[in-house]
Amino acid sequence: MPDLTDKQTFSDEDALDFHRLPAPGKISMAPIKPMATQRDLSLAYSPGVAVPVLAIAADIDKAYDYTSKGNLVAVISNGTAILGLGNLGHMASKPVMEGKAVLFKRFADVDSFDVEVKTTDPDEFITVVKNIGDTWGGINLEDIKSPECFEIEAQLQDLLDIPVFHDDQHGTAIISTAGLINAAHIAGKKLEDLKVVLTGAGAAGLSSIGLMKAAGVRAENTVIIDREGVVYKGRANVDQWKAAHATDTHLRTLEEAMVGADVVIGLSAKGAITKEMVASMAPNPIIFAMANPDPEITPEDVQSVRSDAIIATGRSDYANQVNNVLGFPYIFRGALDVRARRVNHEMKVACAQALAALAREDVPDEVAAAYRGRKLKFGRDYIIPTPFDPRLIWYIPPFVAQAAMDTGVARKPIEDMDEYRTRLRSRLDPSAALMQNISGAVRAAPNKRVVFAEGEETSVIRAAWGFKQAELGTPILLGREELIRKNAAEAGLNFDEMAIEIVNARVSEHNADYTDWLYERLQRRGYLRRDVQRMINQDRNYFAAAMCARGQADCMVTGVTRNFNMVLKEVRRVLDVKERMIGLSILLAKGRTLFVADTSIHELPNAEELAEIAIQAAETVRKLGKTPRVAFLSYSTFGNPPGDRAEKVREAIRILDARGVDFEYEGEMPPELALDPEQRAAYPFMRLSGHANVLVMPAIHSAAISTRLVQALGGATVIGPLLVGLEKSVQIVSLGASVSEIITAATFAAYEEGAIGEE
Ligand SMILES: NC(=O)C1=CN([C@@H]2O[C@H](COP(=O)(O)OP(=O)(O)OC[C@H]3O[C@@H](n4cnc5c(N)ncnc54)[C@H](OP(=O)(O)O)[C@@H]3O)[C@@H](O)[C@H]2O)C=CC1
Ligand SMILES: CC(=O)C(=O)O
Ligand SMILES: [Mg+2]
Repeated sequence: MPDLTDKQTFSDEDALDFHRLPAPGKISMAPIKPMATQRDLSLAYSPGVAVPVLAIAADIDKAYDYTSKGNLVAVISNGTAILGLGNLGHMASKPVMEGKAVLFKRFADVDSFDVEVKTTDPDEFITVVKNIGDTWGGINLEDIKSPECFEIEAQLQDLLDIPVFHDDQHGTAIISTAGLINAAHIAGKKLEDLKVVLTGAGAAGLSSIGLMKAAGVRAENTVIIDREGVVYKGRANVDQWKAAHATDTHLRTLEEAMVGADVVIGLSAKGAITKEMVASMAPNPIIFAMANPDPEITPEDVQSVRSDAIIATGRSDYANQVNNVLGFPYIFRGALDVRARRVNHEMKVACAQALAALAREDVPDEVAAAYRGRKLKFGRDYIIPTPFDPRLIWYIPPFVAQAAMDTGVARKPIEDMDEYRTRLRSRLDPSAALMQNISGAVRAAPNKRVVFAEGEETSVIRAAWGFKQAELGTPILLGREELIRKNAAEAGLNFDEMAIEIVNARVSEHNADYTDWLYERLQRRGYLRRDVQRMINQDRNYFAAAMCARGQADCMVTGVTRNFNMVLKEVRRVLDVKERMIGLSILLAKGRTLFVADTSIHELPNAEELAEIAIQAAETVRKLGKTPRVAFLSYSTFGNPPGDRAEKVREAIRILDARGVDFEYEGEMPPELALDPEQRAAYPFMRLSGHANVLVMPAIHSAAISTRLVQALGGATVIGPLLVGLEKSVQIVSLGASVSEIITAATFAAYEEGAIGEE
């Protein structure tokens, strides 16, 4: 049995930092219309806004045409059943609801906001949601406890003319049923023969068992269990929703019910299932332990007693994540795209079948790469698509939309399904895909040894641990063992468990070799042996770079405690440049990925250097999986106005023309011409086939200033500058970089040594 575990890759502090920094929360709002001029203001607000107001007053459905309603979903909770943590109040549910909202955006480009309602009274809750309901294209109810959730959802769906979908019920039912269809197939069992035990007769459990029966599981072969034990026919104090699934059975406890069962579906709480129970199940048992954040039983415990089990959990850090994240984004995408009035049974069945079918299809390499480099093939460890599968966005919603159209709940049918699929593909955020591909490629061959030069820093220790836990490669911490252990302990980490190699420069067995070797390099550059000995003994960047040069490490990360130029100077004394070295920043904004060069090396590049920068940037971008289209930026547009700097750019273009390079380039031009092909009418001779994705800046100050400006004002995410072109990859983060930034830098270092270095 393969090792299914990845173990948790973060500490509590990491989770809090993630939610706190750089700004609290996980969500923000961005306008999609310009708000720059007086005219914009007049159109967006008074008086222009009066026109759509009147149109909607005359026909309420016009809100779909003139407002964001049609792509807007509310995630609404009162916090009475937050994951499996129980009733912790409406505000405590906000991180989960914000989380669902960002997943809507990330996976299906659905705009979403969370609403936490401060009441446990179902009638009051219904009144609140009913009165704000028309604002949205759909409502995702979340983490509301049973049995109240059933009445709440049913009444709201009657009151509102948009989908009201309690995700814990139906999202979970769809995913668990899809998983069960496939798991049964793999186990060689038929749905109608399966003996199914459900532990957790709540929102998720009852809906799941209901859909499983609709898919073919026989009612008499099921047993459902709550905190009191088996819900048998005739049991006292059983509500109508549980009673609907009660069976005529002599069984009274979960232990008894599990004997000989083919399937156990856990939608209850941590630890509800024991190893002994699993041991008593039928051959090839199917165990879905779906409680969050901790499952009813861990896969490790199942494996310790049953090597023939098919196991799934709700968590992302084990194989087979059976979690409603695979459902709600795509169900709502399909429902919104036909302006559905509700999500009905047929739409849910269509979604479950589509998910089950997708898992059986051949998994393209890009998907495997995106998911930890695992070879994904339909089987015991891959019964359901992974959440990062980029096919989900165009594969699933058409089935949901079609079912809505077939059953008469679509206001606006889709006319051309092929065209719809193409449109869906373009919704996937390319910037997220880039990071995914890079991490995926590194994970696929996690064989790089990355030396973290500032190994005594707490943030670096945490980053090295995160890097190791995410299976990105082998970290090495440079520093004094005692201090590293002390700082790790203060960060709440157990260094013995982490098992990360520590190298202390002063006592390293390689110290003499590095000193001899570096002295050889530097003796005619003004350095005495004792200078070199001091550098190797006392300066972590020299030692770490020497580790890379001499083969004890593949690449390095540094910069947390010392500024870029100083670090670069030190590293350059040890490592050579391959052909040319540049700084490349990645700018992620508004669904676009732009590469900006040179953001760190050439201060005032001449024409030759500009051409070299373009060549290096294009080569790197290509190796990151993109087709480069290079624009040389300037204040000047093709000679107007003339000037010294602009002339250098023109000369760079001539150099590239003469060299006959194999990528598109053009210049000199201002950013708007580079980024927006529609503005190029006056320049029909321009040679770029689309918007530019590599921006070569005329000088380092314009490069550095512009990237920081868009980061500060435009809300763009900037990664880097990445240092490209040294003989061994060295990534220099900014002073005081966060744990995530250090991990990203280490990932790029490993990527450059692998994907780029080995080509
Ligand atoms: N993987 C996924 O995608 C999803 C997972 N879940 C998880 O499912 C669980 C239940 O959520 P939800 O249905 O919304 O919550 P509910 O509060 O509606 O239901 C919880 C149910 O679990 C029962 N239960 C609680 N503890 C135990 C126990 N130790 N043994 C047996 N039954 C128990 C309760 O019994 P009683 O009725 O007697 O109180 C109740 O029937 C949570 O852990 C949640 O995180 C939920 C949705 C999606
Ligand atoms: C996944 C989810 O919705 C839950 O655990 O409640
Ligand atoms: Mg939930």
